[in-house]
Amino acid sequence: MSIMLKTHHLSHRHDRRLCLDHISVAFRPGQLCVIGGPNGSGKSTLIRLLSGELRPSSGRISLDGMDLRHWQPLRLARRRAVLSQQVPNQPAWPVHQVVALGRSPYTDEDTAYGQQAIAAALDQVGLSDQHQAIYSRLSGGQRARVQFARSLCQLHEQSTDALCLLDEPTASLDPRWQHQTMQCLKDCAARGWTVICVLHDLNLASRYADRLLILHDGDVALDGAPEQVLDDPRIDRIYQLNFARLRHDGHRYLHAVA
Ligand SMILES: Nc1ncnc2c1ncn2[C@@H]1O[C@H](COP(=O)(O)OP(=O)(O)OP(=O)(O)O)[C@@H](O)[C@H]1O
Repeated sequence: MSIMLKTHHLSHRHDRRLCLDHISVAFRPGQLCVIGGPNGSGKSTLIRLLSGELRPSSGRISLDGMDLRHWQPLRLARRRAVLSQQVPNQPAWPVHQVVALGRSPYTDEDTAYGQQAIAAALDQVGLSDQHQAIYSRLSGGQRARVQFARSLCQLHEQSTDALCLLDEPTASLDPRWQHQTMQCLKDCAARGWTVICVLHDLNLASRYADRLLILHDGDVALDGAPEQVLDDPRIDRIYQLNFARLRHDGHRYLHAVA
């Protein structure tokens, strides 16, 4: 399968402090790649660089072989969606209007497809019956689901080469919606999309990811199939925890024991 998104010796400094150090990784279409790692290891910085929100201090990122900086913004917005870590405090709009922000790169909000995309995204996050509810009055987890719906409807359902970048999409969700969200991302990857998702929950990663990449001190410490990564004793050192390793239903699960 061809490589779509690639970093080339990517480094980034925040206020002169090196946060990512010469990272060269390639992300394949059709894969759900989870990025893990301790707090401050550079995960959000990497997502923000991959989205084009931040410019690398050195090195570059290519999408379909072309430097990300050279992508025309509207073309990029139709190709990739980003869900950032901070859930925005949008004004007192109805939920469907917040989700419709995902259709901004298009001119079809009022067309049948635009309306259908918004309705399908709301259905995907279980909020169809709340489409008229006022966003600012929803709970934190419900708002996170609305934002997930917004990013889903930004990408055409029939697309086979979309790119989806998500920073901790499950952080405020209850267990059911954590699993629903990960299953939805897995389904997106099955359509050929490149899905890159930051998660702290290694067990969710184990259950759903095709690939697990662990950042540590701004570097790629481990990268591979989830089971292979989770079985690596370096995981315990990176998180400074002792993990018991369990197996259930063909997946590896970690349980912190000290
Ligand atoms: N806007 C900023 N200005 C200065 N330093 C920053 C900024 N954003 C991040 N950093 C620093 O860069 C490093 C990496 O931060 P980043 O947010 O990428 O980590 P992370 O792995 O996503 O962490 P977390 O798991 O806590 O979300 C940290 O040391 C952080 O203090």
